[in-house]
Amino acid sequence: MLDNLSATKVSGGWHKQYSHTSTSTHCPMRFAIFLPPGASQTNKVPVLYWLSGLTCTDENFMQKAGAFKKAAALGIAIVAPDTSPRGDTVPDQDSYDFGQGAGFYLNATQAPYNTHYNMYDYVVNELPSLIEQHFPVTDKKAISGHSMGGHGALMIALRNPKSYTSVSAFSPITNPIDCPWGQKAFSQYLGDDQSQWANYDSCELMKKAHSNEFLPMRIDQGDADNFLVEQLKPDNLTAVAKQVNYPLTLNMHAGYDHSYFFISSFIDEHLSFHQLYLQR
Ligand SMILES: N[C@@H](CCC(=O)N[C@@H](CS)C(=O)NCC(=O)O)C(=O)O
Repeated sequence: MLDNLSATKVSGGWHKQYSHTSTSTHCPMRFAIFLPPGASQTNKVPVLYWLSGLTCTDENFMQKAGAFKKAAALGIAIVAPDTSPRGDTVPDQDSYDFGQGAGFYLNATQAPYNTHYNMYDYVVNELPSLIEQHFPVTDKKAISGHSMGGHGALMIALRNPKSYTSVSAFSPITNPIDCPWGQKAFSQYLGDDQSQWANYDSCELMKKAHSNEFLPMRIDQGDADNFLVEQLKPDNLTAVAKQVNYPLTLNMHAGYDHSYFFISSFIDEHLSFHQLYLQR
């Protein structure tokens, strides 16, 4: 059952927020959806799933990315889930990069996190089936995200290439097993056995990708991003892409930082990129 929390008209379409009890995360989850003008049961539209970064909720992208005008013009719905399970019963830590607001889009295997921190199942399975059941959308899906959400988008697309038509990311964590954010999260959510970590690492997954299942992949990265060198490491992923001939385009942008100012500057291009494949 979906509980409608808000409905706001924007760019001729509607921005709406919902809450529901998740069977994946065993707690109430909130998500936001933008429906472009004209979306209806007789005119279903494709969906771009957006995964946000550390500290975010369903609201950051919707309020700051400035995506509605272009999505309205192209006839694309956008769904933005929260970045983790939340609530008093959900284990948390007093840090911005682990626990609530930092689910890393994986299924935790370690207590006490394994009951609720199942964002992989939530994003890959539960949320799309809920969206397709309740809203005027087709089953055509693209996926994108920022930072931790960029990791989520790339990783989920690499693991489920048949489920998405294309994938993109802004400033993504490309190699979580080789950076402090990823190592902190994976060691606690997944435990010490690092062979398990590779299942959630885009560089490792791309090495094993089948060429007949390659997806169009676009990454945009600002060169004034404070996290670029220590955490994000896009060159690690482009090196693998070169090795295996993966169709990845990395666009570096002079002067841009890690914020939504950067995302809002290039979100139209990402929407147009996804449109090419969603409409086929
Ligand atoms: N300096 C930030 C680091 C976290 C951060 O930069 N979060 C990014 C994603 S990794 C974000 O989107 N923040 C929310 C926003 O800008 O609206 C903090 O300590 O909160």
